[in-house]
Amino acid sequence: MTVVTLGETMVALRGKGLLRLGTEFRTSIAGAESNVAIGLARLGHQVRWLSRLGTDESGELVLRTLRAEGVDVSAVVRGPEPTGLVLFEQRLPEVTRVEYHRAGSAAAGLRPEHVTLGEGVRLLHLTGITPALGPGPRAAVEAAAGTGVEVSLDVNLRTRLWSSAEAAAVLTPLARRAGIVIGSPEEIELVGGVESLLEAGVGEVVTKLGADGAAVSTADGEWTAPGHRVPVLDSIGAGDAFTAGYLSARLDGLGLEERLARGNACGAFAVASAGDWEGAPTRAELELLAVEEGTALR
Ligand SMILES: Nc1ncnc2c1ncn2[C@@H]1O[C@H](COP(=O)(O)OP(=O)(O)OP(=O)(O)O)[C@@H](O)[C@H]1O
Ligand SMILES: O=C(O)C(=O)C[C@H](O)[C@H](O)CO
Repeated sequence: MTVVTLGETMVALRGKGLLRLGTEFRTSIAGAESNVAIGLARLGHQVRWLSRLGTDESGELVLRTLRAEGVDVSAVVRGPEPTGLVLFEQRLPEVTRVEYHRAGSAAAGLRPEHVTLGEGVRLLHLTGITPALGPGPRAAVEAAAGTGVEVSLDVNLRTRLWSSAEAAAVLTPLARRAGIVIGSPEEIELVGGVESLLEAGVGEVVTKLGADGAAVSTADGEWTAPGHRVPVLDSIGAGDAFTAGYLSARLDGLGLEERLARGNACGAFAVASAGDWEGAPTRAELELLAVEEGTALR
C-alpha cells in the first residue's frame, strides 16, 4: 500500500427534499477519509482504508462500495455496535444541513490495536474528525501518527462533535508533527497558523480557498493556484477531493504548483457533481476541464 487512511465512514442518506416533510433519500456512504481514499484510488494509487464497522448491513454497504472503488479494506475491523449514519439535507447548492447518528458507533470503538498500516506505506492521511469521536479513536490516531510514516493531516473541524477550543488543544500537537497540514484559513489558524506550523517543521501548509482555489506555504515561500469556474451542484466533499488530488500529485513527484492544480481540478469535479465522492475524477478525466464547454465526447 502506498497510502493508508484511518477514520469513520457512515451510511449516508441524502434527502431529495426536506427531512421534516418526509423526503425520499438516496443511500450512499460518506466519510472524509474514505472520500480521500476513493479519490486517490480513482487516480490510480494503492490505498488502504482502516476503520471499525458494525456487523450490520450498513457495514456491508460501506465495504462493498469501497471494494468496488479499488480501496483496500482487508484490515478493517468489525464490532457489535452499529455502523454510523449521517443524513444530508441540501438547502442551497452550497449550504447543506448535516445530522449525525454516530455516537456509540462501531468506529467510536476504534482502538490503537486496530491500526495495521502494512508494508511500504509512504503516506498516512489523518483528519481532525477521528480524534473528535472519543478517547479510543484519538489514541488510534496517535498510535498511527507515531509509526514514523509521513503524515498528512486535514484539520476538518467538526463543531457538531467538539468545541473549537477542544479541537485546537488536541489537533495542534498533531498538526505540528505532520509533514503536510491542510485546512481552510480558519482551520489553519485553529492549529497555530502558517508561520507557527512551518517553524515546528511542517513541510507544506495547504490552505483551501473554495472557488478561489488553494495556496501552499513552505519554508521557501507561498504558491497559489486559482480554482476552476464550474457550476456548483453540491459542495460537500470538495475538500476531500482536493486533498486526494494534491496528495496524488505529490506521490507522483510533481512540484507544488502542480499539486495545487491537481487538487483544484479534483475539487472542481466534486462541487460540480452530487454526493461526497461520486464525482471524483479518474486520471484520464482530469483532462476534461480543458475541453470546450458544450462539447459532447463522441
Ligand atoms: N465553487 C467552486 N468552484 C470551483 N472549485 C471549487 C469551488 N469550491 C471549492 N472548490 C475546490 O475545492 C477545494 C476545496 O473546497 P473548500 O475550500 O470549500 O474546502 P472545504 O471547506 O474543506 O470543503 P468540504 O469540507 O465541504 O469538503 C477548493 O480548494 C477548490 O479547489
Ligand atoms: O463530517 C464527517 O464526519 C464526515 O466524514 C462526513 C462528510 O461526508 C465529510 O465531512 C465530507 O468531508
